[in-house]
Parts: sequence; structure tokens; C-alpha cells
Amino acid sequence: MSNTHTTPIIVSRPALGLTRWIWPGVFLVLGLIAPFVLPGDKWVRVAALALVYVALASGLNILVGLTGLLDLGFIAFFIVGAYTAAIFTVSTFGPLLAEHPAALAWVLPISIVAAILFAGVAGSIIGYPTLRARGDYLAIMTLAFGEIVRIVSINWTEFTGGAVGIRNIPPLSFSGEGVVPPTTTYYIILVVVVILVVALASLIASPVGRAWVAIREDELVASSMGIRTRRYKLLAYVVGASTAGVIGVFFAHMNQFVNPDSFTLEDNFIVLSLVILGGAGTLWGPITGAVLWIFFQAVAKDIPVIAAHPEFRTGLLALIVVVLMILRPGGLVSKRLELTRARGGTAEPDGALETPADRALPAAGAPVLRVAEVKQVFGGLTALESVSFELRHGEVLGLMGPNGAGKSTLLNAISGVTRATSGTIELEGERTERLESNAVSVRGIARTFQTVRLFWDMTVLENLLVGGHARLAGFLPRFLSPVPFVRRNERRTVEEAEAALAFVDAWDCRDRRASSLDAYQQRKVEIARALMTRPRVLLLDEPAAGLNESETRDLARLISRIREHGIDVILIEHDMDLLMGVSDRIIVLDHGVIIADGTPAEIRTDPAVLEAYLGSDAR
Ligand SMILES: Nc1ncnc2c1ncn2[C@@H]1O[C@H](COP(=O)(O)OP(=O)(O)OP(=O)(O)O)[C@@H](O)[C@H]1O
Repeated sequence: MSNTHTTPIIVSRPALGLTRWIWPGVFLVLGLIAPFVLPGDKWVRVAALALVYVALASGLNILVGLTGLLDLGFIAFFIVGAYTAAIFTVSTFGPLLAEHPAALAWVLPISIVAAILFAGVAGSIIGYPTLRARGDYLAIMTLAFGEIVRIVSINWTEFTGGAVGIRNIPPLSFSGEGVVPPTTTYYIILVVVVILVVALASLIASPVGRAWVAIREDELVASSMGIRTRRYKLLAYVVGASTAGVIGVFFAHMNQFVNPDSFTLEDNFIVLSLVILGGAGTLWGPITGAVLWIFFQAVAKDIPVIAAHPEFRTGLLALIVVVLMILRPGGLVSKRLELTRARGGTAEPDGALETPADRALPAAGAPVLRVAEVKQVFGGLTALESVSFELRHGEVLGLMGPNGAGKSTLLNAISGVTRATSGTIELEGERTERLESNAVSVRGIARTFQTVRLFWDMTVLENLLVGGHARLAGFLPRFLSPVPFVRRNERRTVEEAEAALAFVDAWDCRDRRASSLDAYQQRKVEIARALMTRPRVLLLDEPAAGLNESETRDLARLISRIREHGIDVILIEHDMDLLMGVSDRIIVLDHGVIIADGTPAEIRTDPAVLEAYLGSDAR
């Protein structure tokens, strides 16, 4: 059994049945009764504005909270949505609406689709160049983008009305009435926001949401699990932007005018603060933050000192954020996101690893992986010098060499983490040396890392589901988890994940947060996650580092069992007993050159190996 010497932190089993609806139920009931309990129209308008911020904060949360992409220009997408509605209803369809105000019922959907399209395109435009940028660069680029859109809205006068803006946007009335009670507007916006939040929540508890969180936690590993990271980052921009665009349309109708002052840089920071204040990366945090802040702001307006100095409002928000970040760094709501809605079984599977039915195994001894004359140069340093070898089917190939010999560099080149300077790599006859790591993973090469790299904030099961990502997410995003066949797929993958966990003897940990596991459990989960990609070849980089003797023996048995399942293994290891015991053949690297290739017994007595390890005295 697994060794457990830490206090197990069990992430509560995903809530079943009614309990998981408590939180959304409370919000929905509050949303529905708000106009009845709020004292007067002014407060109903405040509530409607709070809903607008709920949608904005939820959209920005996809970028900042889930995917870890700081966006300081998010308000630009809101501007695009609001101006789209304004231009459509005042200029394009203005004369028609003047004659038939009820035509808004079909102009509005056109505005919404156009806003999704325009904001989505704007999202891709900002998203594309920022795909390679992170941190400071990303922040500055998005900030600049937000300003560009705002400045364009001021200066493109024939379209946007310049500084004056666009007035006389019709209210949300489908009956032709010129005046719409704030309660009606409120309920229309409530319906829109509920639809947006449900759609975003569905996306989060799907392979897409897991891919976003995986990218935030460790982009390199996410890619090694088969996630096309650039595509998912771009998708995050498009989804966030479209959300802001849609709510921008409703804001324009609610406000009945838009001008550049409707959206300032300050609004941008307010939305960002609300996400952080509420709890970035949670579903309900940004929603809570938005509602609390908008109401707090409305109340604060009546406090004399703030009424006299409205500029204090944002300063106050900044102060609240600073204090809260010290007291509660995760934000007001720190409930972990559930990244799957599928439920696992309650009985441990028998521990047999699934082999895909469509997979024809090569003949024993046939070459599976061919590495030919691979060279890797980093600046002036040649880490690998024309390395060539074959991995044959049915074998565990040991890879050893002194520190700095180039072992990890070789694994990185094979797994597509780095691109070899020259040379070829073939997996069952297919060239892979030019592929990115996600494509290499999909072709059938999985890996673990020298220091364990799990998605620490996810549960063990979620970690494994990320491993099964490529099977769950096709080109057409099969992400709408309420759709039955998608759920079936997800359930199948959960079953496979549980089988993989039972195989490595870590099924008990399936609901634990990865960060709570002990060293050996972490290693086993990392191996199970790699197995979830259904690899033909598994690359293990020093899996015994940090393990005790009995764990190392157990690991040796696990590696042999993996080979018995038809998965060929390349094993880097400094633990000689493990390496010699489990490998069928060993190659030895020194200074980026293969100096020996043979059975463990041959390697043990090879003079070149002894010299590399012990110096010239060994001869
Ligand atoms: N991204 C990089 N940029 C520059 N130099 C690198 C890079 N990656 C590795 N190197 C260098 O390449 C050489 C080989 O490193 P590598 O990590 O592959 O060795 P190793 O055999 O895995 O060693 P160890 O057993 O200590 O992990 C080292 O000199 C290392 O400093």
C-alpha cells in the first residue's frame, strides 16, 4: 500500500445532489427578489449595474483567475460591445426602430451576435501577439490595447460620435414603450447574466476549464499533456472578450447613451480589483466581489466625506484590496473550483491499465523510437553532440551519466520540450523532432520531470483528467458538459483515471489535493498522469529521487509492470541499483556523447563508463 506520512488533506468529495446547488441557489433567489426588497428604483438600477459588473468580472476571471493571463485592457471588449449596440440601434437600424420600436426584439440579437463577433475578433487580436508574452510584458501590452480602443472611440467621430458619444439608444423595450421601468431592465439583464454565468461555469467544469487552469499552473507540463496551450490561451481571450462584449450591449441599452467617459482606465482597474477581491480563479468570488462593491459604492456615495470627494471611491477600493490581500490572500471566496462534474466510483478498480483497442503493438525487439545524430546547442554550450540510439519494443532502456552529461536535455528534445538543433527523432517511423510537446504527447510519448511537476492546486483525479485531455477535447470544443455524450466521455475518462491510479497504487488519493501528497505518492501520480495520455513510450526522469529504499523497490516493480503493458520506457536514474535492476539495456552519456551501450552487466564493467564516473584512476 502507499506510504502516507503526511496528514491527508482531503478535498471534500465533489458535492452531490442538492448541496452543490446551495450557493447558486442563494445567488439566484437574491437576484430574483432584489427588486422587491430594494427601497426604490434607484437601488434597482444599482442592482442592474451590479449585474453588469458580475458579468464583466466573470469574463475577466477567465483570463486572470483561471488562465493566469493578466489583462489590464479588458474594458476594451466592453467598449466594443457597447458601441456595437449603440451604432446598430442608433445609426444602422435607427430609422427603422424610430418607426417600429418593437423591432428591437430582432435588432438586439443582431447586436449581440455582432458584439460577440467584434469583441471576439478584438480578443484574438490582443490575444495573438500576447500568446508568447507573460507577466510584465503581457500587462503592458493589454494596457496599451485598452487605451488604443478608448482613444479610437474618442477620435473616430463619424462612427462613435467622438467625445459626445452616441445618445438616444433605445431602452430594453420590446413592446414599443418609450419608458421602461428599471425592474424590467433589471430582470432582462439578470436573465442574460445567469445565462453567461451558467455558460462560463459549464466551460470551467470541462476539459477547457482544466486546460486553462493547467496552463496557469504549469504551461510546460500542460503542453506535455497534449494541451495546445496557445489555442487555449486564445480561447480564453475570445471567451472573456465575448462575455464583456455581450454585457456591453445590455449596458448601452440600460444607460441609453455611450461616450468615452462611460469606460475609463479606472473602470478597468475596478473590475480587476473585484476579481482579486472576490477570489480570482473561483467561480463565485468575482461575482461576490462585484455585487458587494457596487452596493458598497452606492451606499458610500451618500457618506458626506465621500460625496464631497468622489475620487476617494477608487482609493477606498484600493485600500480594501490591500487590506484584504494581507488578511485573506485568496480573496473573499476561496472555495476551490471543481474542474469536473463527473463522479468517480466508490470501489477500487482491479488495477489493470487500459490499452487502447486500436493500438497494434510492434513485434518484440522492433525499434519504437529512433534518435539519430541529435545535437543540442545552447549558446556556446554543446549539451548533446550527435546522439544516436534506438529504443526497442519490450524494453526498459536505462540512461545514465554524470551530472550535466545531457540526459535531461535528451529527454527534453525527445518530448518536444526543446527543439533539437539538428538530428532526427522517429516514433514508429513518424518524425517528431519538429513537433511541439503537445503534438509529441498526442503521438504517444509521455514523460515525467526531474522534480515532480503536478498541478498542485488540482485534485489527483483532476490531474489525471488533464492527462486524458487530448481524448476529451477535439477540434470542435466538446466542452459543454451538460450535453449527455460529453458527460459520458468525461465519465469514461474518470473511469480510466481511476484504473490508472489503482495501477500505480494511488487510488486512495484520488480526491486529495496534489500538494498534500508525500514524495512517493507525487511520483506515482505523475506517472499515472503520464499514462493517461496512453503513451507508447514513457520517459521517466529520475523517478527515484527523494524516495526511500522500500519505495524505490516498489517503483522498480511499477516500471516493470508498465513495460509488461506494452509501454516502452526510457529511464534516467542516478540510483544504480534501480537502474541496473530494472533496465534491459543501458546507454551512458558523458559530455553529450554516448560512451557506452549494453546490458547492465556490460555497463558495470565498461572502462569508459568507469572513467566517466570515477575519473582516470578507474582504469
Ligand atoms: N535551457 C538550457 N540553456 C542552457 N544550458 C542548458 C539548458 N539546459 C541544459 N543546459 C546545460 O546542458 C548541460 C546538460 O544538462 P542536463 O540537465 O541535460 O544534464 P543531466 O545529465 O540531466 O544532469 P543531471 O543529472 O544533473 O540532471 C548542462 O551543462 C546544463 O547546464
